[in-house]
Amino acid sequence: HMNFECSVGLGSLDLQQNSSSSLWNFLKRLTYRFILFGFVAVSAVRLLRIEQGGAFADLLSDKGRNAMRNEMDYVERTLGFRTKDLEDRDIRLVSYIVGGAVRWRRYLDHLVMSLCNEDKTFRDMQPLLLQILRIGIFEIIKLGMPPYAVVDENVRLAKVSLRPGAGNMVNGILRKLALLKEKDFLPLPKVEGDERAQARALAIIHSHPVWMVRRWTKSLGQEETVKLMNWNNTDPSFCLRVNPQKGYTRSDLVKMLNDKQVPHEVSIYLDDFVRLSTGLQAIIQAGLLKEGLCSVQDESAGLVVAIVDPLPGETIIDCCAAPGGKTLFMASQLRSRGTIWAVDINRARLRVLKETSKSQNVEEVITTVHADLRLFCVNNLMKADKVLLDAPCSGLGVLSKRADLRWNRRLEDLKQLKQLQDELFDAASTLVKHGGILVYSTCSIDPEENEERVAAFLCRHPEFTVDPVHGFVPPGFITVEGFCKTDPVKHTMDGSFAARLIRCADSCW
Ligand SMILES: C[S@@+](CC[C@H](N)C(=O)[O-])C[C@H]1O[C@@H](n2cnc3c(N)ncnc32)[C@H](O)[C@@H]1O
Repeated sequence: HMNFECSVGLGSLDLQQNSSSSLWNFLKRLTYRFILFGFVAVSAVRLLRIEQGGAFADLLSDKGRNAMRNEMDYVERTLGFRTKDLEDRDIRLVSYIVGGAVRWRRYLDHLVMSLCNEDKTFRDMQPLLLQILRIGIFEIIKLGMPPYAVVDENVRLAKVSLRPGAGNMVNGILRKLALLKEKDFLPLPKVEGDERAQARALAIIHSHPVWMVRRWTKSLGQEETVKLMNWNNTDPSFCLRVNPQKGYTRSDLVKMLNDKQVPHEVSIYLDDFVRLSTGLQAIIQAGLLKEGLCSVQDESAGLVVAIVDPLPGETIIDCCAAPGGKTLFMASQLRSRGTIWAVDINRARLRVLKETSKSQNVEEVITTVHADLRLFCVNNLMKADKVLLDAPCSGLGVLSKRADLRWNRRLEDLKQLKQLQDELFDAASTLVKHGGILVYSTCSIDPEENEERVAAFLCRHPEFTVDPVHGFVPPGFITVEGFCKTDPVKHTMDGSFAARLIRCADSCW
């Protein structure tokens, strides 16, 4: 049956040359609806959308089916034909291929460029053709898929969605690549020459921006930088946090994971957390997230909450709260007693927080405030026991989870972010009562966004001192200055930073 569909598809390719375009389009739509390159076509269109600034939406989310329908409409509008609907397994493959092709973009483009006969061919390449090649190379090199199948599928897609010549080009490049891979002779640069040349080579081999490689090499050394890039390129793993406010315990979750045969490990750092490397789909389908029994939350975020140490009855201000990961965890620890003011400038993300707080049964202790923290502080006389500033940052600690982030960050962004972080830090400090606690955190591993921001803050605010985080988190995370730092390579979790500061109890400050 499948061969028949393929051969119908291939047969109709020949028609293209001899028929009028409307007849061709009609036949194309009729025929290609059924042929097999659904997931490559969907992946290619998704990659185009991402590059044009479209959402990096996850088809595996709860709204997966709706998202899939929209996705198929995009495919039809972009390619001029509709592919067959995808099964759940295909959807997972699309997400995997798209994530991989985004993450490995620099590496893949280097190979495409090296295998083109002229530089100009690469420079002038149609965007869709480039995506088809990136996907093909990713499948052959990184997924180890059989080259003949990849060549067949990607050539057909290029022919039908572009033109026969494009198919020939895909054929030539992918075949050459497969041959070079077999001989272990891929055209990759050697790590040699001066510091800049080495960084350029490493940036291609490990698919990162050159500025990141140079920055990390300076602070961490080359060996650690390579380890970090390898981590960023691994498939992300996830953690689930159970929600005791719904009466759901870690043992309940572990039992459910065992029943569904989802491989997992309980967190050795945090009581309510369980680590998963795969199987998130089963959790979504079982409705655990929707019903508020669990949330997806990295242990690094959980450690920040452990440092805030929310206690029942306290007033806490979460200054940059949305979409609410830490607010909701803190709220569950208040055991229905106390208040969290969840402030954020982003209304849509705050709405998500509010909705989730209902499903997690913690809404009674949360009040959302839509405001720029800097203005909120000017007009507000409120003082809290504890204030969390989970500052907007570069996200350099979460590159394994956010495949596209490395390409969206520029060195110049760090400068702007630093200024914003300082302003928010100053604003947040005005909300802390005498003797109260201010926690500054980021999901960055960059000292300029972390230790340096705290040092600068302490110079401006002698009324605050460092309250070392001993006793709040395990010793392996604590720096000599008493801050908490998670290291993706060492701790196999997202990179993050948190400092706990205490405001002098003396009211003369
Ligand atoms: C790192 S995210 C916070 C993540 C959140 N704490 C969590 O655990 O889910 C930073 C947040 O800061 C917010 N933000 C940025 N500038 C802000 C400002 N001037 N005032 C208030 N919130 C701001 C962003 O909208 C974003 O939601």
